[in-house]
Amino acid sequence: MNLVSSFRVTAGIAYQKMALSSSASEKYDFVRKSRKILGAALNYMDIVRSRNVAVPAEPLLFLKPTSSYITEGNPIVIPKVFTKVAHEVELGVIIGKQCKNVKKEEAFNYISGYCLALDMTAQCNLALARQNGHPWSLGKGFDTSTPVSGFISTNDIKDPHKVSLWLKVNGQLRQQGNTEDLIFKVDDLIAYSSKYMTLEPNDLILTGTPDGALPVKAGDVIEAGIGDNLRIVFEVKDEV
Ligand SMILES: O=C([O-])CC(=O)C(=O)O
Ligand SMILES: [Mg+2]
Repeated sequence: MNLVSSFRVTAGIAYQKMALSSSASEKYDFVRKSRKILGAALNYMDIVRSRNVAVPAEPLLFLKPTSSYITEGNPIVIPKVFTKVAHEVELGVIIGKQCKNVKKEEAFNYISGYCLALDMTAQCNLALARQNGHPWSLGKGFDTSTPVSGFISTNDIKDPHKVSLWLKVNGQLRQQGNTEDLIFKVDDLIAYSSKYMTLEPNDLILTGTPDGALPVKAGDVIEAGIGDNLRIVFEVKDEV
């Protein structure tokens, strides 16, 4: 058994623990129906410190197109135009009900569930965009840049601020964090973003990544999880 298929076998078993309450057809329903993906940047103190940037005073949000989604079994494809594409493991929040100007105290009423997500990022593009004050769309929104797990119900994650995230590349631990360390919490992100745009059912909010986002190359196998309850695996390929 090669690395990928051996991960898949264990992934299948581990996955059951958190996916019991969602049927097979519900698993990727949010991916099919989602109309937008919002990402929070620099939302953990450790990444703010390691990048030597100011702590954001307000959530720093960007949009990714839904064409960037992939589900397990499909590879992450590094576009020819990029030289440095990095992994970012994140908790994704899935919106359940249309909402606008949500009060922070009411934000949890609008969540249908969660997913584990990778916010794949072309750091080569982002570095230039930051320098020049240009948009992040291409470095964040390229095809295959949003690999996701299946839907995780609010019964399986009762407190989104106690979720332990990890990511390994070829079996080596690269990222480890806990959502208790989010600078802007899930309710802050919903309240803040909904001042600007209507959140719609199945929209995804990526809550940000802890430190340790590093580039990957073709042939790498990215494995990420939530504690020992959920595990996803994605292979990296070059665009041909
Ligand atoms: O890629 C970045 O630099 C920002 C980002 O998405 C994160 O912090 O999760
Ligand atoms: Mg991110």
